[in-house]
This record gives sequence, structure tokens and C-alpha cells, in this order.
Amino acid sequence: MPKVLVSDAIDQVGVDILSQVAQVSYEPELSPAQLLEKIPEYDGLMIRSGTKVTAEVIQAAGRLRIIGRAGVGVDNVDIQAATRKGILVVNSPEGNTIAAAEHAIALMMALSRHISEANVSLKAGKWKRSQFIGVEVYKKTIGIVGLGRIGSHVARVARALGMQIVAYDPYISAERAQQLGARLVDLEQLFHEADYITLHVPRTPETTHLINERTLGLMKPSVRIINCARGGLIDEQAIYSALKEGRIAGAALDVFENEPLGESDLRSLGREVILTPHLGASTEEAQTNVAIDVAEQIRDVLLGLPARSAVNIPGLRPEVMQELKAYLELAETLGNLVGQLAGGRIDALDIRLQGLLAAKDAQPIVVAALKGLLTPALRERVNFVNALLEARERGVRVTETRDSSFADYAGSIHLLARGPEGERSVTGALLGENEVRITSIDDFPISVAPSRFMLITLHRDMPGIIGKVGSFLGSHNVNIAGMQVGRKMVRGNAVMMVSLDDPLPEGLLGEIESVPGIRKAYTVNL
Ligand SMILES: NC(=O)c1ccc[n+]([C@@H]2O[C@H](COP(=O)([O-])OP(=O)(O)OC[C@H]3O[C@@H](n4cnc5c(N)ncnc54)[C@H](O)[C@@H]3O)[C@@H](O)[C@H]2O)c1
Ligand SMILES: O=C(O)CC[C@@H](O)C(=O)O
Repeated sequence: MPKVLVSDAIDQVGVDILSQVAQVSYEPELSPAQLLEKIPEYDGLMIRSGTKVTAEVIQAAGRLRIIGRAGVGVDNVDIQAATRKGILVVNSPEGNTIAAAEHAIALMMALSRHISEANVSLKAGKWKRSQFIGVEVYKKTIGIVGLGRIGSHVARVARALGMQIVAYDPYISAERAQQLGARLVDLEQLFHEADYITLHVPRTPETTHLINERTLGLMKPSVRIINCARGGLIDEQAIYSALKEGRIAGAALDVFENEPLGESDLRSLGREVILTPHLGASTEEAQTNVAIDVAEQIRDVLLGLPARSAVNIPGLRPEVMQELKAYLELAETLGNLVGQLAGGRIDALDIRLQGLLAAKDAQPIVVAALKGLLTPALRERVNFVNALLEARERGVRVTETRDSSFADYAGSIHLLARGPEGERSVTGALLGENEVRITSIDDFPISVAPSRFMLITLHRDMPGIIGKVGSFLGSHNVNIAGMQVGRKMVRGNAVMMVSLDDPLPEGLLGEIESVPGIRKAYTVNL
């Protein structure tokens, strides 16, 4: 039975789902050193934002197949290292959207009405009404940085509160913003106009310290800033100084550059700052959602099924996988075949999707073909997760073309590999729903089911060749399961594909190549 480690606190429902297929260790208090020590035993790891899955952890994870992040942000996982090692990373992109958006709105309201400070004051026995005069959000301008899932929900609520909305998100269209009642502006304009600024972007090199000494200087002195997205989007020292000196009115921060937040000047401030310990996703509903979402994906992957929200394997949604399953097998087989025929280094792979495939999402087929192509070199190190990255790192240029007019088969795939030894091409199609057929090699037409051991010859179409190869194999006790020849013209060049029950004994290939008329022979394992 596979083993899954849960190293952050997750809802019990997640543990129950994982327990259907795995032995689960629930250890939410592990130190980094303990994680490093334990990880080699596990096939799956489920985390929230607390566990840091570093390259070192991934290096030590000899059998890990999947990392599930019960939440959105995967910045606590070294995705590059996981991808390189072929470990799938999945998350829950929507499970805590509402929770995080509502936390941002709650912080905005709490800041505006001094809720936190007034509560502490009253509990301390005081009744100081005049000290807690707030401001209304109605008709004020909220500047939303990042109009994705959470930013969009914040926009909807802000609109209902009667706020004007400006937004900055270079990756969304003006129409989408308009639908949300937001006006897209550039970042500097947003900083100038906003009474409230709320951040809903991932932390990237572009967004790191997007609020800093300089940009704070562009804002109104009455501005209130909310960060429920990621620590590091705000320069904490700069915002501390701005708050301390009254250059801005307030800030509410749920996330910090270093978590848990240690010694920090921010703790010394009064009502102008509200700090919460990364609570954006902490609602019962969100924790149930993310636990189910991610545990189900880990369970499915351990059962050999696809994941629906893989971070490092784009495009392979379950419905796509289901529809293209047989074509993925075909693409992988063809990639493997052309890789072995081309031999050694491959500089470029052209992938042509023909017939009905011309209208389909090419990405999964490209990934499958590359996985097959790299399998002879990388064996089990290459998989659907890392095939694209491995190919890119090896300098394989991939191009894809489409030909919907091709009508010999309902859907077929043509691969052309280029390398220092020249060009080799293969085509394949499905017979019926899912029977894989190789339908051409170097444009010689054939129709052969791939088999584990194959002998392929390029030869001259002349009497005796097939007999000679057959008796040669027989004399070495190699049983032939099937044989087919493809040619374009009588007595011209031809190709022969022989399916063998056993691998060709070492050293025989050279002898086959010495048969008069045979130009080149290959053994291929599919
Ligand atoms: N505090 C919490 O507990 C909590 C909970 C959930 C999510 N989050 C964080 O909230 C953030 C937003 O999550 P989401 O689910 O809305 O993500 P999302 O991917 O749906 O949206 C992010 C948006 O940011 C935009 N963006 C990217 N780079 C940008 C840039 N340089 N400038 C402006 N916009 C940019 C993208 O186009 C996208 O629309 C993430 O960082 C996530 O990790 C925090
Ligand atoms: O695990 C958490 O509670 C935080 C989750 C949040 O930061 C996220 O990115 O989804």
C-alpha cells in the first residue's frame, strides 16, 4: 500500500479520503529536519503553507510521486525541482477563494472602523466612543491589484458595498474587468486614485516589493492597504515607516515576508495596523474544500488516474485525458519509436496532428510524444510531468502543425525527428477506438501493431530478403510473431517490420545488416 505523509494541519475529511488507498501518517508538527529524514519513505505528501518543500527535501524523496498543496499558493514548493524529478504538484485553485476574499473585505472594514482596537479597549474596561470614529467605504475607491479568482470576488463585494473599483492586472482583458465593474488602470494610477488598496497577486520577481518606499509616496495619505495574498509583496520596513510617520492611514496584513512573523516593528504599531496570522484560508468551508480537493487528487494519482489541478503538467484535465487516452498512448509509442530510429541526439521534433486530432488540444499529445521520445535516453526518469522540461533542457525544438484534411484514418499523428544522423519519421493511428497502429515509417506505408521487441529493416525490395531474415532469426531461436513489408514501388526501397517474441540476441544486428540488399537494421523495444 502506498504511504502518504500529511505534514500540515488539514481537515479530517482529507485524511479519510487518503486512507481509502494509502497508509496515512498525520504529522502536522514536523520540523524541517524531521521532514527531510522521513520523506524517503513516502509516495505522497500533503501540505498547506507551513511545510517548505525545498529542493533538498525533493532530492531526498526517493519514491515521492505527488505533492498536494491544500490551498492555492505553491510558493512553498520548489516546483522546478519537483518537475525535474517527475513529481506531480497539485493544488486547490478555488477551494479557498471565497474565504480569502472575505478576509480581505473583513480587514478592510475592521481597519475603517477600528474594530480590533475598540474591542481591546472595551475588554480593558474602557468606554471611549469618541476615540474610534471611523470612515465609510461607500463611494470610496478600492484599487485591486490582481483581478484573478480572489480579486474578482473582492470586486463583486466591493461593488455591492457601493465602492468605485480600479484594478491593475496586465493579464486580463478590459472586458473582463468591465464585467466586474472595474476600470483597468496602470499601477501608478491605481496608487494615486485608491482609498483602499488590496493585493491579490502571486509573489513573483515582478510583484516582490510592489509596495515600497517609492510607491508608498504615490499614494493618498488617507490610503488603507490590505495584503491577504503573499508576504513579500510589501516592503515591511517601508510600510512600517509610512504608518509610523502617518504618511498612510492604515494597513491590514495577513501574510508576511517570513512566517511565522517573528520580531517585527509592525507589532509595535497601534490601531493603524491590523495583523492576522495567515488566516485568509481559515474557514471551516475552505478547509473542507481544499482538503477534499487535494486528497482526491492524491488518491487518484496513486490509483494511476489523472489529477485535475496539476501545477506542473499543464492541460491534462481529466476530461481531456479521458477523450485522448488512446491517442496519448499512440503519441508515446510513436515518440519512442522515432527516438530509437533517429538514435542519439535529437535536435527537433515536428508533430503533425491529422484528421480529427487537428481540432484537439495539442499539448497533451506533445507531452506524450516527448515522453516517448526521451524514454530510450531517460527511462523511468521521464514522465508526463517533466517531459516538456527535459526536452527543453536538451534543446529539442518542438513544432506542431495540423492537417484536418488528412482522411486515411479518423485521427493520426505524424512525428518527424531531426538529429545529427538525419531525419526519421513515423505515423500512427487508432484502429477502432483504441488499437494502436504504426501506419508508416519514413513515409513507407505499413500497418503494424507495436510489440515489445521489433526488428526494422530498410532494404531493397528484391526476392529472397524476407526469407533470409526469417531463416536467420529462426537459426538463432528467435520466434517471429508477425512481419510486414511496406514499399512505395516494386523493387524500390522498402521497410520491413518484424515483431519478435524475444529480444534479438546481441551482435545479430550487424549480421542482418550484412544480408545483401539490407541497408540498415534496427532493434526497437516498445
Ligand atoms: N491569505 C491566504 O490565506 C490566501 C488564501 C488563498 C490565496 N492566497 C493568495 O492570494 C493570491 C491570489 O490568489 P488567486 O486564487 O486569486 O490567484 P489567481 O491566479 O486566480 O489570480 C492572480 C491574478 O494575479 C494576476 N497577476 C499576476 N502577476 C501580476 C502582476 N505582476 N501584476 C498584476 N497582476 C498580476 C494574474 O493575472 C491573476 O489574474 C495568491 O498569491 C494566493 O497564494 C492567500
Ligand atoms: O494553508 C493555508 O491556510 C494558507 C493558504 C493560502 O495561503 C493559499 O495560498 O491557498
